[in-house]
Amino acid sequence: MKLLISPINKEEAIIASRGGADIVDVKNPKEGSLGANFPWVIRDVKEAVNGRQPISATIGDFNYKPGTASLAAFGAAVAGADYIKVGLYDIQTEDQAFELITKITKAVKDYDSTKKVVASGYSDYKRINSISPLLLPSIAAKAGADVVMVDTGIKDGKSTFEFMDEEELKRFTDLAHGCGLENAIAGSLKFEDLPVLEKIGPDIIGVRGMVCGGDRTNAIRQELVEKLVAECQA
Ligand SMILES: O=C[C@H](O)COP(=O)(O)O
Repeated sequence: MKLLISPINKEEAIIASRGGADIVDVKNPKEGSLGANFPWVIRDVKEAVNGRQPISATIGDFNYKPGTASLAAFGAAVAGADYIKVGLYDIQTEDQAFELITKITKAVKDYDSTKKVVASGYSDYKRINSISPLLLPSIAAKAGADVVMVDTGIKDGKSTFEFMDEEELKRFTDLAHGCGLENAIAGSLKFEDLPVLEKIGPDIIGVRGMVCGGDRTNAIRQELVEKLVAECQA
C-alpha cells in the first residue's frame, strides 16, 4: 500500500516527504474535505519536495460544474500536481459524475497525458446526499480517470469504517481493479485499521489525522509518518 499524506503547507510537506510518504497531497481543509489549495502553494510544495515524491492536489468538493472543475483541474496540473483529485460531493447521478470526470480528464490529459486523475467519492455519501462510491469505478474508467478514491465528506472524526464495512471497501477495491484502475481509501484512518486495510488491499491509503497525533487540526509529525511507513512495510 502506498501512503498518500496530506499536508496543508510547505513546512508540513517537507515533513511528510522526509518521513517517507509515497505521495505528497496538497489540500486546504478550510475549504472542505477535498478543499483546493492555492496554485502557489502547490508550486511551493512541488519545489520543496524536489522530485522525491509525486505531488497530488485536490481541486475541491465539487457540485455539478464540469467547466469550473475542468479549469481548476487544469490549474492544478499547470501548478505542478502529478495527481489531480476531485471530490464528487454534490453529485446525484451517474451521468453527472461521468460528465464531470470526463471533462476534468480531458483538461488534464490534453495538457500532459502522464498526469493522473483521481475521482473521489465519499464513504458517508448518505449523509451528504451524494452517489455511492461503489458506482464510481466503472464511471471513472469510462471517463478515462486513473484512480478512484473514497474519503469522508464531513471531517468530524468519524471514520470511513463507520460508513462502509470491510466487505464494502473490499468490493470497492475489487471493482476498481476489475476496471483497470488503482484505488485509494481514506477518511480518519487510524493505526489500528492497518491490519484490516492490508486485508482489503487498496493501492493507496490517504491520511492526515493519523500522522497529526489523531487531531487533523494539529501539524503533521515526522515520527508518526515514519511509524506509519514502518508499519506498512512490516
Ligand atoms: O486524502 C486524505 C485525507 O486528507 C485524509 O485525512 P484524514 O486522515 O484526516 O481523514
